[in-house]
Amino acid sequence: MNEDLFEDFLVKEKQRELEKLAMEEAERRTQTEEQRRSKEARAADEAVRAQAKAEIEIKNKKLQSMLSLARTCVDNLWYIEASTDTSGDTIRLYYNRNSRPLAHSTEIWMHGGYNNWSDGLSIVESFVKCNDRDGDWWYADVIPPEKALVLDWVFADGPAGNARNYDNNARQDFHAILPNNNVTEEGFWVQEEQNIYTRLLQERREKEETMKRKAERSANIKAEMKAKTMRRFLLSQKHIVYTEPLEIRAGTTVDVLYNPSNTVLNGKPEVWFRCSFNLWMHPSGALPPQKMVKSGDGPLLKATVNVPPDAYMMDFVFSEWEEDGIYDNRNGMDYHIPVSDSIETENYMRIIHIAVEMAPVAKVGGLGDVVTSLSRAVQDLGHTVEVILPKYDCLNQSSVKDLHLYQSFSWGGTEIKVWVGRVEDLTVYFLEPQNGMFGVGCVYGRNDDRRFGFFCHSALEFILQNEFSPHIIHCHDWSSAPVAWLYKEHYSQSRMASTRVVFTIHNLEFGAHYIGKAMTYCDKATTVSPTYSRDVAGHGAIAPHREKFYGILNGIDPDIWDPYTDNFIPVPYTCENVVEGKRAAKRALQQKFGLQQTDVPIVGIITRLTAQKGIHLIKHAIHRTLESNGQVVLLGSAPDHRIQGDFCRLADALHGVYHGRVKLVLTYDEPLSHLIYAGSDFIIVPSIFEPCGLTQLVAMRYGSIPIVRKTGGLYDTVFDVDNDKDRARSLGLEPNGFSFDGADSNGVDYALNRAIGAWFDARDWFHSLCKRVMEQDWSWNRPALDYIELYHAARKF
Ligand SMILES: Nc1ncnc2c1ncn2[C@@H]1O[C@H](COP(=O)(O)OP(=O)(O)O[C@H]2O[C@H](CO)[C@@H](O)[C@H](O)[C@H]2O)[C@@H](O)[C@H]1O
Repeated sequence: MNEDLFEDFLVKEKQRELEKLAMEEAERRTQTEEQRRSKEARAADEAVRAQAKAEIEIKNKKLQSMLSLARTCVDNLWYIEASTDTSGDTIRLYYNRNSRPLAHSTEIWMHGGYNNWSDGLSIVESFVKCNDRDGDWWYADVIPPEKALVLDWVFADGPAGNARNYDNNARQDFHAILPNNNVTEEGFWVQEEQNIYTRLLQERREKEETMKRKAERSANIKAEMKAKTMRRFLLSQKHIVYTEPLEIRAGTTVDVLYNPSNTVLNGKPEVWFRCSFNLWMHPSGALPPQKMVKSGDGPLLKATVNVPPDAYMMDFVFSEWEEDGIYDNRNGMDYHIPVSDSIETENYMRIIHIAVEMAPVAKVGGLGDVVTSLSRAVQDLGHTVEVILPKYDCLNQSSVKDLHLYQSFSWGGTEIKVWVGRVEDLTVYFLEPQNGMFGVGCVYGRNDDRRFGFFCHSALEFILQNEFSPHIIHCHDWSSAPVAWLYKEHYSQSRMASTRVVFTIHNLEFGAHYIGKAMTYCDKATTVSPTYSRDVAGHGAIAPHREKFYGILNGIDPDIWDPYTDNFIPVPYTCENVVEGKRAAKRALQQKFGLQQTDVPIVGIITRLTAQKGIHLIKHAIHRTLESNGQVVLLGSAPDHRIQGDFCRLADALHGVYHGRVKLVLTYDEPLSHLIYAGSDFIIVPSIFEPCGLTQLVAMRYGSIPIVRKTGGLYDTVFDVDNDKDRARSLGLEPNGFSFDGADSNGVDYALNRAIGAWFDARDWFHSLCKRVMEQDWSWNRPALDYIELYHAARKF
């Protein structure tokens, strides 16, 4: 075996080993999942039994008190004897109506039930006069149900629904202990409990069935959306490159059509096409460069490619000459188009996020959402994704499944306990240094540089000691920025030498020094929208590293934010019943906060109250909405106690002046945020700067219309209905909201007045807009593929 072949052999061996590990891990996970499910089923069964017992206890108590009132007869008023006319269980009930309220009625009827009316009115009989006795005696034959211990009844002058006068024993009703009943009291209760258990079990099954159907429907909607998004993406590149047919299948031939006039190759006499498959890793290597030929009269050039049956991705770049020259390689990322029906699956990667926030266990803001949702999206594409997080004492442990001690190691002068659990279906390792560093009651705010520096280093040490050898370590913002340089300084020559570090900037406002340092050491860096990446490209921390810096839009998790399966809103809805669903949510929101239930728009605001979010514009928007007859619900909390105090005073003043029309809730409340997203007509986000912004995306998922300031990711995701039609269409979208420039009240007024005006004057159009925004895909469907490409690109170094 020559050296190259041996190298190749080693790489393949390693790959096989990793795949084996992945399979073992998957197997282990399936088993754990099975165990979890059967444990859950057992627990649910026990809960149903306990509920049945509790119901029986209540019933028993009531019946016991009834039994103490029940008699076998009352002298000269009523008595029971076994029926002589009929066989078996029939009894005959006698009634002397003399001096009773029905003394003068023409008919006598019994309206009865049993066991303290447990089945309601279930026995109705008409009485016959006894002609052979003193007094005014009447009788009827009654067949009490088998499980009856007590017979309950009143007398009336007609059948049920047709009686006017009653003898109800002075409102006590009549209660008879039944003679010769063939059930013992104990047997009766055992049977009753079993009946209740069966009913509850049935109810639970039906509920599960409904949930399953809902989940299936939701999955179908998501799959359709995903396919639509992919098509839209392919079409959106059409002005540069597209294929015929548009969707590529393995084992077929496609034409690649390229328009150099929109790229760096504009005006070049020749264009060469270089192609391979499976992220340039296909066993047959890259195809020989192919000179593109003219297609039609326009600027389009064409190359024809045979796609092998084991291709799952087609990769290509364009160049000026056969060898070298200028390249159009999509800014270093190359062009990639997924191929369907391949007999091969994509190479799996292992990715570990090291982060200090993660929704919903330790979420402070959007970073926490992204760590969870990006990880889930990449995991859904078949990769292994894990997260390492500090084990804060303030961790929301109810959202962690199967939390247990994983191991313990000594490092940095202390023992570090490592816990493992599942959060939103992701494996998460929680590091708990025994020096109490993360037992201070908060995520941020206590000597954070030192704590998080220590955390980053110990996370790397944990990965090394366990030989996890991830392909990618992904770190976030200043708080886990140290991972980038600690890795390069201490671990790049270790057993994890092949790992690459990807760093994401969620907000350059904090810790720019750390961010700059991480930019130097990481292999690839991203920020959370293309526009923000351009906004900050000149910043000192970023400018020197622009060649490895990309803007990839955030997505939201369509399962976590789903009005069709959301437990915090009253009526589940999709884009098909958006009007009805939102109406119910709006009513619930108004009820919750004592807002008037009038036909007016609600503007919602959900935000951290910091300068970034445009505090003066938020205040102005509240006033402007109220002046325009709208209602406002704000959910926000300020890390700065002066701002918090300021808003508390504002809340007091507004709740007084605009009573029943405005509510400011100045806390962090995740469940409430769901109801506000669903119940509002508009969500306003007037940020001064916004790297991406998630609230406008969640708003759209719930059919609420975003009103935003045109900055960063807000600009990339919200397209003004009046001003951005072309910009939206160039991306294959329809306009979806209202936006404004400038950072003063005029800007807010410009957008808000149009929005509220449309709500009052063009309701049908407004409703169609709600439906339209719900149909747009702001999930990770597209951005997750960009991250995977980026991970692969990082590994190419
Ligand atoms: N009082 C409250 N109660 C309940 N929930 C609340 C809340 N206040 C805010 N939230 C929730 O927190 C999240 C905030 O998302 P943003 O995108 O506004 O993030 P943030 O500015 O924190 O993060 C940074 O990181 C994210 C992620 O990259 C970027 O999108 C963003 O531009 C950048 O500033 C949303 O899920 C929102 O619903």
